[in-house]
Amino acid sequence: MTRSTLTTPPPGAEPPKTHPDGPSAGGSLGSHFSRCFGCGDDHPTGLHIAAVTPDGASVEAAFTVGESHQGAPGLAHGGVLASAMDEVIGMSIWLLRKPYVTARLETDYLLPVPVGTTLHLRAWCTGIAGRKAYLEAEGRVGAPGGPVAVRAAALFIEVDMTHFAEHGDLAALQAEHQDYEVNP
Ligand SMILES: CCCCCCCCCCCC(=O)SCCNC(=O)CCNC(=O)[C@H](O)C(C)(C)COP(=O)(O)OP(=O)(O)OC[C@H]1O[C@@H](n2cnc3c(N)ncnc32)[C@H](O)[C@@H]1OP(=O)(O)O
Repeated sequence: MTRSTLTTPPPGAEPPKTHPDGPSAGGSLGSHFSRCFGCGDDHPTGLHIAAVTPDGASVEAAFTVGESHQGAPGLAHGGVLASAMDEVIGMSIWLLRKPYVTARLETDYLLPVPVGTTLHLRAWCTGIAGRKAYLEAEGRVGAPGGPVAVRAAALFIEVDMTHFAEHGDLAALQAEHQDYEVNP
């Protein structure tokens, strides 16, 4: 992975501690928002990524490139592949049950990915330092042990839920996250 210092954990960064309310090993993660481009069931042309965690700390998912994901004819759009990386990385940090957003996402494209290809995705956290989480992901062609087509490294920043309420759609947030209160 060609990765900058901005996505490399600094000395002393701690590995994340799993959250007691997170899914246990083998559990499904579910979608955080039904209209999310990455994981929402109700998004008409989204990626519909559904992930499991093999160990409570990392995530695995499969994503099949469709007609609506093309850039060059017959090939996946690079931005769509970056979205898939962003989504599984976001899912892996949501295992900690704290809200984070992407601050920086670095992507290496190693192989072209034709429409119809199933990419086997994996994401994991390499360290936490204060509000900063350092994460990596990869997408392998055809099987979990297949050749790597895309790799990513990311810096995510912890926010609080008011980030989504103030900058996003408060009603939609409250409809799908009933435990969210404006004035807790
Ligand atoms: C609803 C369901 C819930 C769950 C919701 C789950 C959703 C998951 C969806 C997938 C993830 C996404 O796509 S999220 C969508 C895409 N991302 C975004 O929209 C984020 C837009 N950016 C922002 O809102 C902001 O810039 C933040 C929150 C990232 C940072 O702002 P801030 O809170 O004011 O913090 P700030 O002081 O600027 O930065 C804190 C530290 O991080 C460093 N830092 C900040 N940005 C960067 C950067 N790009 N590259 C390097 N370093 C950076 C700073 O230097 C600083 O380091 P130091 O001085 O402390 O050393």
